[in-house]
Amino acid sequence: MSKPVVWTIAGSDSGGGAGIQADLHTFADFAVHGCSVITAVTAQNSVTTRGIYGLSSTEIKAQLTCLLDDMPPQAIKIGLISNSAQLQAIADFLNRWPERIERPFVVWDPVNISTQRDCLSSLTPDECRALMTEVDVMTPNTDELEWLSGTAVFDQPSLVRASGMLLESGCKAVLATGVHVDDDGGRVCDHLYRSDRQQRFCHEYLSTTHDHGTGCTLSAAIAAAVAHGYPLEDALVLAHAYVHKGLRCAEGVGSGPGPVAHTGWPTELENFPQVCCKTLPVSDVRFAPLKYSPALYPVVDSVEWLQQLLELGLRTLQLRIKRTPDKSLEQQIKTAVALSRHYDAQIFINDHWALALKYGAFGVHLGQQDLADADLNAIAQAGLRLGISTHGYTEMLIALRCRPSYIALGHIFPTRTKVMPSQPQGTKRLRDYVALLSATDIPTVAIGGINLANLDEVMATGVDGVAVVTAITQAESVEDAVRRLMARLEVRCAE
Ligand SMILES: Cc1ncc(COP(=O)(O)OP(=O)(O)O)c(N)n1
Ligand SMILES: Cc1nc(C(=O)O)sc1CCOP(=O)(O)O
Ligand SMILES: [Mg+2]
Repeated sequence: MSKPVVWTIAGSDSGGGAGIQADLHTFADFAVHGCSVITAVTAQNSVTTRGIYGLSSTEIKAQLTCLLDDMPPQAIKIGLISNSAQLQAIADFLNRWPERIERPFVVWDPVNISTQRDCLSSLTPDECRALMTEVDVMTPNTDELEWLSGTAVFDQPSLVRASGMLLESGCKAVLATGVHVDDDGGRVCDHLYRSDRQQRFCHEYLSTTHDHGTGCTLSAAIAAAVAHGYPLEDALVLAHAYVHKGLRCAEGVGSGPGPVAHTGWPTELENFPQVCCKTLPVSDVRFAPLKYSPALYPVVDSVEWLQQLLELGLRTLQLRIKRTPDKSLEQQIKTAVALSRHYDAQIFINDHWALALKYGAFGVHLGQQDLADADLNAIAQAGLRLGISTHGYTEMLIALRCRPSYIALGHIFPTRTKVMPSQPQGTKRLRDYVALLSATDIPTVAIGGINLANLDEVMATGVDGVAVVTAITQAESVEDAVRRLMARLEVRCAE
């Protein structure tokens, strides 16, 4: 498969730490093909900027149209724009994007002042607005946000106000980067604002003087991750992890601030941020571990199914009844708990955590939306296990904060059982997720479209178990399906 194409529209940093140079290093690490549209050549080293030589709008347009004719991008990162004529040329170009070519995702890192404190652009905040309507996410640091919004940023309300002004000017999302406000408890956070959501991605403050090119690298990584098909919040998480490791590994070159390092696709959990959002209750909990490896984990909608599968020897099961609680549902949960004790099985109750708690179930399975409403402390204190659904990096990081008994990773393949709002993840991403979570002792379960035909490919990722609905409930012979799936799992476990 060919690599996604990503353009950077930015300035050249002769010192090699920021601008086009940082972007192309980042694109290489993220396995996308990088194209460059140069806006300005800077004569710059680690200490100072001695000259900025902007290209004309005609020269910029020539680069853009030449690329569009042959190498249309999945995403564009915009960095330094040195004057209003350049900005207008870029805005017009994006505004007239041809209908026959899919519109790319656009990230704009509004560079104004360099790390060496030199002013790189003559743009005014007002002039910037013409481009904001073409942009999917802007990534200003605190100085840039203050400059663009004309508002001092010193606490949460002022941050919300300033970011809100950029949203009102037409960009779809604002990621205020490297923010230090008291409300974040001494950590450094990237704050994401969208019209319907706010999230924070935080890390302990890292002391380094070598941070040249941080903003360029972050925005280029976001563009590259989106070009690979990651949703925006996961692209931000990946970019944050990439920059965090880059800062940890940065070495000085020259006598001023050295460049952030470029260290490959992020794989180490310690570099990933803590994700904070309104739906995650702040809770210092830890859930009891599973008794057995999840292995084959059928998800069924009645106690009759539970009984049948327990008799076939299965010991990890879920009762998933999608309706509001009534007397008969309560009775099913009560019976499920009794079955679980009788067979010494780990039976999870989906959604209905209060009834699971009332009858002392082995465990509860919750989705991300359910987490906001559930009393996690009560569930943990009563000794119930907790499984949490996730669909990508951000949700995994949210789940990790609850220290659950297992993490479900979905949906791997297309599924007919449920309408999914996200895209199937595939086994390559599953492998990355499992590797990332291997730094914890929390088992993983894959779900979504898993059957005998793809089971080997799924288990080759190192995942601990597979949750299945139709592979069992729609099988011609349930007994045969269970036997074959189990046999395949046992072979794999023995390997
Ligand atoms: C093992 C397992 N993984 C994921 C899910 C899905 O849970 P959720 O996201 O809460 O969606 P519903 O199942 O409630 O529709 C699951 N049930 N089990
Ligand atoms: C209930 C459910 N949750 C999913 C998730 O990704 O969170 S996928 C899914 C359905 C799984 O059914 P089947 O094995 O028939 O594809
Ligand atoms: Mg649920």
